[in-house]
Amino acid sequence: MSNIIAPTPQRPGVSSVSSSSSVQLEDKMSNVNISSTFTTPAATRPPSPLASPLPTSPLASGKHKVAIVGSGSWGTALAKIAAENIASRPDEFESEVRMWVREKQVHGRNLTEVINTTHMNERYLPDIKLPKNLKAVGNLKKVVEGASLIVFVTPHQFLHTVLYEFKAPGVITPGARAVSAIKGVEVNGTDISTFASLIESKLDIPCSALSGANVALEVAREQFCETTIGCPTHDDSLLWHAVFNAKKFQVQTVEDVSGVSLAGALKNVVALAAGFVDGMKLGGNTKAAIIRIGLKEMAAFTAEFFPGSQASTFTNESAGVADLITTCTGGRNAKCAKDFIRTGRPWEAIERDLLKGQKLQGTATAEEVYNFLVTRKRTHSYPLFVQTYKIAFENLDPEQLFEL
Ligand SMILES: NC(=O)C1=CN([C@@H]2O[C@H](COP(=O)(O)OP(=O)(O)OC[C@H]3O[C@@H](n4cnc5c(N)ncnc54)[C@H](O)[C@@H]3O)[C@@H](O)[C@H]2O)C=CC1
Ligand SMILES: O=C(CO)COP(=O)(O)O
Repeated sequence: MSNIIAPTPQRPGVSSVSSSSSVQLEDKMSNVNISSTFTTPAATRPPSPLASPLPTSPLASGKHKVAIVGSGSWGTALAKIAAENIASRPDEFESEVRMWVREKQVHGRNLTEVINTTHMNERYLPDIKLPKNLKAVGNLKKVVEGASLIVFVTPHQFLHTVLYEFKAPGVITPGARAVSAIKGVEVNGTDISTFASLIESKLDIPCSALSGANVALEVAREQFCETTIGCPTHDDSLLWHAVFNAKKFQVQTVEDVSGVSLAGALKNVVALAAGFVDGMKLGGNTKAAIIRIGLKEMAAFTAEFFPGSQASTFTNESAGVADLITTCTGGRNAKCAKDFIRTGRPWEAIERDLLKGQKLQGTATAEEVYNFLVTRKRTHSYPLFVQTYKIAFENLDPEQLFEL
């Protein structure tokens, strides 16, 4: 069952040394009691979202207009769901959904033209039919022009370039809202923040976070799954639920933007460790142990550096344990990490050969998280994150993964 939870205000998704240096935790990971360090989730659930009218649109038409910034495998899969949902609600949404496509040549034609004529994204999500009200657009500013709901779904390393384009006054509609489906974190020395909070601060609009056990191709093939959307307000949760909830893509909303964001980012580091296990030809017991230890470090890290987050996001929601399982068993990060152990090739070569234009997210996140822990002098509490980084980047013997 999909659901909406009435959110209450929470701390923004930023942790800086100035805001939390008073909490000089000396505990070892094993001593962290996750359930007691997180806040308790809201106990009440409001009536079914279907019974609630949508919050008013800031557009003159009185309808909402959705834009998708990103058209990789996940961007295209999310655009498909949004465009299908919107087509069935013509009184509340403008029917055309624009999707930003970074222009590429496919068989001598522009990718935008291929998508708009064949209604398929041959480059990143081949063989999946897309709805006709989904329009590929090459100009970034044109995509968000007049949009009231903006979905950010680029690989995380490209977000800054995109946000820079949106800085000019008048590009983003006043009163618009955003959601980030990007998995990663932003680290700046002793500061760490979520991409939702980065989008919020750069564009001055509220930003939710969408994350879950959602391998793009399976979602696009309409295999049943769930996702979690962390929202700053109840109005945001009503709108994003309306945009994305579908019979085969069940949306749960929670009042935990930071927890959802961190779960999505950190599971990519654990997925590398799981791939190392595969590369070493070890079995299910070992993989399960890595998943358990990884989940514990993910939750402890979030509790320590994003103290307004909720433990239940990790234990009860798709963004937590479910995403960790799917990524560690069938994801791109685990696949590339397995190849890394087997071949010893550089990450760039592995990404190029195995992902064919798609982007690896876990290696950059492992590096960012490690550097952050070093500057905060907290490496000793997160041994799995640290050993994973050192195997990936410092030639540490993979057997050291188990020296935790
Ligand atoms: N693919 C999946 O199964 C899932 C991905 N995600 C997350 O969604 C985000 C986007 O991932 P995908 O859609 O899979 O992307 P992808 O891995 O398929 O990457 C291809 C995308 O990157 C863009 N790109 C390549 N070079 C670029 C550049 N220099 N500047 C700007 N854009 C560039 C391409 O135009 C294309 O849109 C990531 O953070 C990922 O972790 C989340 C859930 C599932
Ligand atoms: O986030 C994902 C599934 O939820 C996809 O993970 P990968 O990037 O490892 O394929």
